Amino acid sequence: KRHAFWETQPVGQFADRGKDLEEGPIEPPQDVAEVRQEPYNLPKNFEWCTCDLNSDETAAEIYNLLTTNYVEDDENMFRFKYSKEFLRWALQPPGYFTSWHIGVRGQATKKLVGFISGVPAHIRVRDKVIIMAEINFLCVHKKLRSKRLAPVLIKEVTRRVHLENIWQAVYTAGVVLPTPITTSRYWHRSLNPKKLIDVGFSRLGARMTMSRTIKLYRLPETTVTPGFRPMERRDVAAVRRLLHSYLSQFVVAPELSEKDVEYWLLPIEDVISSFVVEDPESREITDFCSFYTLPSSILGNKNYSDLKAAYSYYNVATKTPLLQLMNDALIVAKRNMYDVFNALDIMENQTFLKELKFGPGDGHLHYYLYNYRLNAAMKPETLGLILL
Ligand SMILES: COc1cccc(CC(=N)NC(=O)c2cccnc2OC2CCNCC2)c1
Repeated sequence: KRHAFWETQPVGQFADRGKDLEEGPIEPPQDVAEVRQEPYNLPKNFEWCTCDLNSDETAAEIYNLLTTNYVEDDENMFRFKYSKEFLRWALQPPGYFTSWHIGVRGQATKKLVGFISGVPAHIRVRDKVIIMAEINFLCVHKKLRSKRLAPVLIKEVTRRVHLENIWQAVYTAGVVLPTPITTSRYWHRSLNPKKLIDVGFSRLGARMTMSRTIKLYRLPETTVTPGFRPMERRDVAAVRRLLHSYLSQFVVAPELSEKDVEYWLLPIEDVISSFVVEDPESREITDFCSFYTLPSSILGNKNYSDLKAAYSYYNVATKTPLLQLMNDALIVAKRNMYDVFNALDIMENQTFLKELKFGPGDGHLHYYLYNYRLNAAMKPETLGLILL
């Protein structure tokens, strides 16, 4: 039975499409005292564990589980390879709960075989700001698939989110579940076309030679915008103002405090890269761009083991044309040996994707809300939220 689990959950149901139901929470909040106190039952010989990412050993166990068992592309040629430092950054934002970093171990072996995580975030939906859990990194070991472990992991993280008196969540998936609030398409900009073709990420265009392809994607060594430089702590207040104002145009977007901006956007090598444009005259911060670093394992190529990929994060252009700002981001990524620069067709990205020579990817990323009904699916350009 398709979606047997999701038809039991407070999410938009396919059967409800077209009905003019009230927009908002599907179930009312409960009294925290009424929330189930004990963890859900796991299959025999498995046990829950709460994962402390500050323990190097535990962080390494999560890194190893994801590196060998997490999301692959549709043709199983690549697998996300989040670094330990990235996982610590992604999972320990201001206000995080260690109890939302949930593992499953074999009782006998104590081997980590399953994981799911949540972090708290203030998300605005139209004119309402709601504290939600951002759910991510759901992973079941390849050898334990179809044991129905994923529904139990989802119910357990939901229970622990409820214990913190939080009743909504947001998550993404490459698969269609009941019911996407929007479906975005991903696009890729080649930076190292020779390697991308060698590993099968891209194909040589029709009537294209390799040398012509290398020339097509060539980028200058230096950025073109005067005042373009890495973001620093002293820029946090200005970047927060830029970002808060920019995101207010979207239907769904995060509400970021200065602490949030400091945490999510100050550069961390090989994790998050961010840049500001400081007007040389006025010294004002007029623009901002950022991308995060998410390599992938290349499965079964004799020459390469890893794909170095940059993922477009939040970008705000108020004086510099967005096209020029993003081209500077490509130039920096290329200079730092990234092989490819990825972006979703959300926010205003469609205004630069084709012109900057991004090509459409072969898949979609669907966005979901838990326990919050939106009446109609949104266009991806009205979405202002990036999940890692
Ligand atoms: C190239 O290596 C891959 C390894 C695994 C999966 C995919 C395809 C894919 N599923 N890509 C995306 O989901 C994607 C494409 C562009 C931008 N963000 C993305 O996903 C982000 C956001 C959701 N969590 C994963 C990272 C590619």
